[in-house]
Formats: sequence, C-alpha cells, structure tokens
Amino acid sequence: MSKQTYVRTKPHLNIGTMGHVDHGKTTLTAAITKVLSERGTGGYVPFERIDRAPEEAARGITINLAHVEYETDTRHYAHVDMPGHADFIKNMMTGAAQLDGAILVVSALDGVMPQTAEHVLLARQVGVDHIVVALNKADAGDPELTDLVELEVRELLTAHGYPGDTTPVVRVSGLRALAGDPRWTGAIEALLDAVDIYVPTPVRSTDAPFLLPVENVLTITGRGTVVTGAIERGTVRTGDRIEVPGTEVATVVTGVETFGKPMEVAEAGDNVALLLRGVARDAVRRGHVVAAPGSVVPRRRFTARVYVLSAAEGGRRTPVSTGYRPQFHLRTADVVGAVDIGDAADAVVARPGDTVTMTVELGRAVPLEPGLGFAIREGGRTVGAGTVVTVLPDQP
Ligand SMILES: Nc1nc2c(ncn2[C@@H]2O[C@H](COP(=O)(O)OP(=O)(O)OP(=O)(O)O)[C@@H](O)[C@H]2O)c(=O)[nH]1
Ligand SMILES: [Mg+2]
Repeated sequence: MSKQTYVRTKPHLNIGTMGHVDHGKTTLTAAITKVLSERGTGGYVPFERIDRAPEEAARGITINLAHVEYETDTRHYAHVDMPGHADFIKNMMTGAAQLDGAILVVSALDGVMPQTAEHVLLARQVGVDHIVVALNKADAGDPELTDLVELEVRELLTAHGYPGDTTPVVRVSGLRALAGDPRWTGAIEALLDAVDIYVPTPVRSTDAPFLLPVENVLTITGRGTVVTGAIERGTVRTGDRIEVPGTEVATVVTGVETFGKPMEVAEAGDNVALLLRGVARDAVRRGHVVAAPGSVVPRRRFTARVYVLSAAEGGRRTPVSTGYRPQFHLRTADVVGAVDIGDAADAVVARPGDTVTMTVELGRAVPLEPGLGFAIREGGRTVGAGTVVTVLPDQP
C-alpha cells in the first residue's frame, strides 16, 4: 500500500449541518468543499457523492460516506451531512457524531420549521455548545423577509439557552456558490471564517482509556473486518489490544485509517476505521463499543434526568408513567428500556414538557457512565432526551 499517511498539522474538529428537510444542507456542504478546493485545502465533493447511500461505494477502508473532510487555514474538519431527520437523530442525538459545533441551515424562504426547532433543542441536550447559522437560499429571498427569518432564528436559539443575540448568522447561497458566483462564494468564505472563530478548539480526553462507539461494520475483501466511528476518548494505534465488551471479541488492531489515509496514532475526536484481526463480520455491530481491555463494564440499570418533549416540539401528547418501554439511543446503541418514575402508588407521571428523574432498566447491557447523554424514541420520533446520573448494579 502506498497510501499517503494522514499528518496532523492542524487541530481537528467535527462539525455538521443540521436543519429542516430541504433547507439546503447537502448543497451547502458541497459548496463548502468546492470553495475550499479552489483555495487548495480540500477536495471538491459534489452533491451526488454526499447524498448517496453509504453501501453504494464501499471501496477500501471508507468512513461513513456522509462525512467529508476539508481544511481551512487553521483547522482540519470532518463534516457530517446528515441525510434525513431520522438519520440526524440516530447519529447526533446519541452522541455518535460527537459534534464540536454545528452549522444550522435555515432557508431564508421558509424560516424556522419544526425540524429546525427540534434539532436546536436536541443539540442543546447533547451538549453541542456552539452553533453558527447559515441563512441559506439568500439568493432567492426578499431581504426584508430574510431579516425577519434572522430574528426568528436568534429567538429560537435564545429560547433553547444559546446566545441568540451574538450567534454568527451568515447569509449564504449554497446553490449560487456551487455555480461559482463570486458574491456567494465569498459568503461561504465568511461562513467558514465564522466557524473557525466562533467554535472553539475542544479539549480532547486523550489520556483516558480508548473507547470507540461503533457506527458501522464493513468487510474489506482480503483484509478482514473493519469498524468505523468517532473516537470518544483515548488514543489507538496499530498493534493495540482491544475488546468489544459484551461479546467474545478480544483482539489486536491491525490498521488505523482516517478518510482512507493510514494514521500512526488516532485520538479522541478523530473519525477512524479500525481493522481488527480475526474478527467475524457478524461478531461486532453498530451499538457496540471497541475499548481498551478491562476499561468498560456494560450495565443495564441507571437513574437519569430526562426532559420529556412537549407536543409542540414533536413529542407525546400524553404523559409517561412507570412501565413505559420506549427505545433508548445511547451512543450508537438503540435498546429498549423500561422506565420507573417512582412509586406507582403515587401515580407519578411525567407530562410532556416536564423534566423528571427516572430509573431505567435496559433490555441489554451497554457501557454506561454518569453524564452520558441519550435520546428516547417511540414510533420513529424523539419523545425525550436525558443524561445518565447514576449507574446502578444489575438486579439478580
Ligand atoms: N435558490 C436556492 N435553492 C437552493 C439553495 N440551496 C439548496 N437549494 C435547493 O433546495 C433543495 C434542497 O436542497 P438540499 O441541499 O438537497 O437540501 P437538504 O437540506 O440537504 O435536504 P434533505 O437532506 O432532504 O433534508 C434543492 O432543490 C436545492 O437545489 C440555495 O442556496 N438557493
Ligand atoms: Mg441532504
């Protein structure tokens, strides 16, 4: 193999586009790569290549294809464009995407829509602290109407605990920038500058034991089984011993790559593909974690603080009570869990809009720790978001 090695010369950040369906996330992503490729710090990734299904192009060790990488003058970015609302929930709300910052795409023609609001709400819940707004389709919007949309977005951010008054809001046109219109390529430059300046370089926990939530599992003919995902903590290099808690898998890493380039050492925050020695394709799945041996014990029970979404936020109309069994999305895992909100004799319920403490018993053990964020889903929609408070011993 004569592939070029990834050399870490700039801080690496994970960012992503979020926002309502059709507001132009993928077009904007393509436009960003086009502008930067013209600057010479990245490859142009056309719309069709961002928007295709991951299975379509597994060639070599490939990261989840919704990811594109690019560099500004000061940073290396992995940018995830989440194709649809359900995908967004799965990847981001579970913490799988591990975004250091987000670009909220709002169409200047349509303004704040339900998924705009839901994405902001859930971004807050999972600890995405920095949002930059791209007011997209500004080429087609009436300027006065666009002013109103900007006001509306700032109010939405403020309502969810973001500094709405000081958040950078940049008027862009992904479509016109893709067409090479200098006015709008300049706007993309301004958006990237805002991201560079406004989203701080995160402090990575590289000293902690290695942990990678598995996002995807692939087989590379002739090489073996590969797992992909964003490293949550620690570092990993070829030759390291790892295990997959809750399975029989205990083996050695035989290759580490990022965006198709081999790496000497990968660290927390990096999007990687790990080649694992002698592991059968079906021995590891999305939802598992790859961890330093002995560093993680999967558990089933925990207490949590949970916010139950209001009906206006797309949540339930009726309260939740003890015995409720929704799906819990923790990291990349999707597990059923039974909820206990208190003494049934007290008829304790959690109404939509309430924040409550609950005990959860999961259908199977997953790695848990205080502070871990999760989403609660039911029938394909998000109905709650919470944080693990205490991990409890399994009941006999
Ligand atoms: N006028 C104008 N149209 C745009 C712009 N950006 C995107 N569009 C159009 O809006 C539509 C949706 O664009 P996409 O980039 O697919 O939107 P998306 O947010 O990725 O959509 P989903 O992934 O389906 O949620 C397409 O028809 C685009 O051509 C823009 O800046 N100006
Ligand atoms: Mg899209």
